Amino acid sequence: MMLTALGLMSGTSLDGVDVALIETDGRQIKAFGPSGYRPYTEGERSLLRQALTEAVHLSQRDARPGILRQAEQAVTTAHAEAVAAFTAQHRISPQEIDIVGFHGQTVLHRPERRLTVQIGDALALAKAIHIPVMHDFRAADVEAGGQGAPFVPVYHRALAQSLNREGPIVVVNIGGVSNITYIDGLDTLIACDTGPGNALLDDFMFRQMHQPFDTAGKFAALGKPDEAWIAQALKLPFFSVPPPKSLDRNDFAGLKLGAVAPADGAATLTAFTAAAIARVVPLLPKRPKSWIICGGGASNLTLLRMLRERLAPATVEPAEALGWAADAIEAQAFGFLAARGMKGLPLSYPATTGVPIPMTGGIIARP
Ligand SMILES: Nc1ncnc2c1ncn2[C@@H]1O[C@H](COP(=O)(O)OP(=O)(O)OP(=O)(O)O)[C@@H](O)[C@H]1O
Ligand SMILES: CC(=O)N[C@H]1[C@@H]2OC[C@@H](O2)[C@@H](O)[C@@H]1O[C@H](C)C(=O)O
Repeated sequence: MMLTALGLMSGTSLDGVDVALIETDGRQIKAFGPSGYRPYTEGERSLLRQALTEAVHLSQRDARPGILRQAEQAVTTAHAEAVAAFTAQHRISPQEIDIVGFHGQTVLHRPERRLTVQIGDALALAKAIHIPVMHDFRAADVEAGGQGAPFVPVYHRALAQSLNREGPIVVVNIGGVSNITYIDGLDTLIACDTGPGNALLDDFMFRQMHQPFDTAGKFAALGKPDEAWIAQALKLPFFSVPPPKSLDRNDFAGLKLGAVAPADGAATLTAFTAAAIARVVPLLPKRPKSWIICGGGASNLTLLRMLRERLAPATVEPAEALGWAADAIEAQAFGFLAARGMKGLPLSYPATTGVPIPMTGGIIARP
């Protein structure tokens, strides 16, 4: 049975809520609907930044001490507003949507402690939008000993199937953190986080230039990467661990650049993201033939250039070039995952998250 699913994603970049409609049976994509975006206000962003700082002390995924309660309410309200604006703009009634896939906002990810925390009140959201809401996608995986991330690989596989292209293909999502899905034919699906995405660069741009990000990578294009710094950073144990593996947004926040010219700093952090993605190649079964880049990082032209340099002779294409809606892919993915969850299909596999057996997941909150 085909379902109309609305996916909602608030990623580690803390930039806003992505919304996308998709029609799917959880296996194939029948049709893409429209997509939308509701940016966080400056106030909401700073609240989320504080929530991330406080969340490091959490030991239970349901606890909301201190500012986390307020941050959770802000996340829920922003998502309810995002859905209301989206359905009004596209004249869609709640009855037309079978399920909402609500990722929430990750504030802490510590799979080694069997802990991953996404804030957002699914029941309050379901009541506000009058649609059943699936949430807590990562919980069952982490409880079973998996990494709890990445979860978009099953959706990347569905997208890649429509390409009819010779593998191996890698789909890269460059959000706050970067993650890859390696697809070779119908049977091979391998995934992991690779290292930083935009988060280190965004935080640097915020501190140094009072800008939320480096638009189109123009600032980094003015600088020169410090290759010795990058080589040193790549010696961290995470980079030599084979997939599956995952990261918390702030796992590399302790890396310091020292006193560098701002443009050189931006160039170094951009090149670090590219180098960390390329570092995964020797950990994969075969050399990928083509790389498809999605997520906000696909809009960073300096990052794309650096990826091409480091991944040659493989091809590197932004997802938009294939007609995929690069910025909506994660939201579509959580709509797709909600449809899979409704049908009890696996969301994660031993080779995508390290879970012992293929695992379904998600919990439904009804209005
Ligand atoms: N025009 C642009 N030029 C350069 N970078 C951009 C542009 N637009 C977005 N970005 C980058 O992409 C980021 C947002 O990416 P995206 O929305 O994929 O992240 P996310 O969904 O929060 O992350 P995650 O995949 O980690 O959950 C921004 O913070 C910024 O760094
Ligand atoms: C715990 C968590 O929220 N992880 C995110 C984060 O952002 C990118 C990367 O790290 C990925 O592992 C994951 O998001 C995507 C949507 C995923 O689960 O596939």
